[in-house]
Amino acid sequence: MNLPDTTFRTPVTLMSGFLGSGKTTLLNNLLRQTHDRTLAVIVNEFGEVSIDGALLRSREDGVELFDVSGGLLAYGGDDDAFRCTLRALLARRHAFDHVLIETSGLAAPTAVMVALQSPDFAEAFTLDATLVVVDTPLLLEGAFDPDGPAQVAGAELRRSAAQVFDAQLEFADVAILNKIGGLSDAQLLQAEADVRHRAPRVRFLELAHDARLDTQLTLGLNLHGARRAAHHAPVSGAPGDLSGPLHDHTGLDGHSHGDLDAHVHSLSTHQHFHEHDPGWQSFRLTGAGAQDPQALATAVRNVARVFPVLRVKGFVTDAAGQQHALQAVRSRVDLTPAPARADAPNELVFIGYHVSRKKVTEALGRAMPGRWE
Ligand SMILES: Nc1nc2c(ncn2[C@@H]2O[C@H](COP(=O)(O)OP(=O)(O)OP(=O)(O)O)[C@@H](O)[C@H]2O)c(=O)[nH]1
Repeated sequence: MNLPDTTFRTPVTLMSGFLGSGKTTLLNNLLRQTHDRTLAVIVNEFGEVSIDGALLRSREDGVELFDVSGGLLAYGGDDDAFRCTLRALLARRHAFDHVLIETSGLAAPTAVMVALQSPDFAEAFTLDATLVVVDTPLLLEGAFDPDGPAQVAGAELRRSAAQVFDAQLEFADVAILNKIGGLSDAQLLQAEADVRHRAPRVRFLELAHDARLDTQLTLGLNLHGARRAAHHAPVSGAPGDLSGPLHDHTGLDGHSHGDLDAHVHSLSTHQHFHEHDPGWQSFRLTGAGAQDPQALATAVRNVARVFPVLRVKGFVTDAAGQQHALQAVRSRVDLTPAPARADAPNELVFIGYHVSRKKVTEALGRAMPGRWE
């Protein structure tokens, strides 16, 4: 008779990264490579509605999605939505090979790491690795420097963004430099030096071209202690020798290094980043009638230039009935065709720092013929 394996602990990969750094895009690309795995994916968004869930939901079989929107993962104590979701997973954990958690762009991974170590979950789950996705062009522009160049954003916003960014990096095992298309080797070296300077305990640095990374470099790393290895093969053959380079894309010096011991994170010796700066706010606006996506993209770009709005995402339908995903990271706006969602409203979620919903609504109202409110 086959008894259930009670010693196996399900690996959990945590993915964090500042607002708009590319977490969902990277996750989507990872999911496309993991057909041999059954994955549970927990997505947490800062806003009251989940846009990422809809972006991920187009995924194929073998993935079960748990959407935890509104708030920050694991910050709410024993009964928060994250722990409830993890308890639900616990009951069925043998149905999954791996758990992936995308935290909100304003959360540090520490709260989830602490929750995973709690007696409720420590026997069932093991942290595989904490990844942090970095918006490399923004890093190079100084967007995460507390005293960086003056932008639309004020000094307080810059300080708070830098604090969140550093808290995410501090506990990362793997930093993923994303959005690197068009950057020179010198810029990549600069970004690498910045990350190493800010977070000396990061173990590995990886370059993601268009938010793509091999699963070998992201899943099955087992960086936080032993677990029974034979239960499942590592995802797509994870590296056996972690003291060697994980990846060497370009010959740039130091995209990995082997001094693992120096990087073992001890949560108990670090201050947890539990305090959420209440200056960060989000709100959702809906628009009536068919939309002109290009005009809306221009309006959103102008809003992000004038107001302290760092992230906008949502869906709109044009006059021909085609749905579009609109995504803005600061004033860079992307429009992409989106799968139709029945009876879906035109909706945009705005995330900003001390941002006035009223002023943003008025600005959109002036720019767009239909009502946004
Ligand atoms: N050019 C470029 N754009 C990218 C890349 N990765 C992501 N993006 C774009 O950046 C925007 C934000 O990407 P997401 O994957 O939604 O970022 P996120 O980190 O999940 O965002 P939040 O969950 O809101 O914090 C989207 O418009 C993506 O298409 C990349 O490597 N290159």
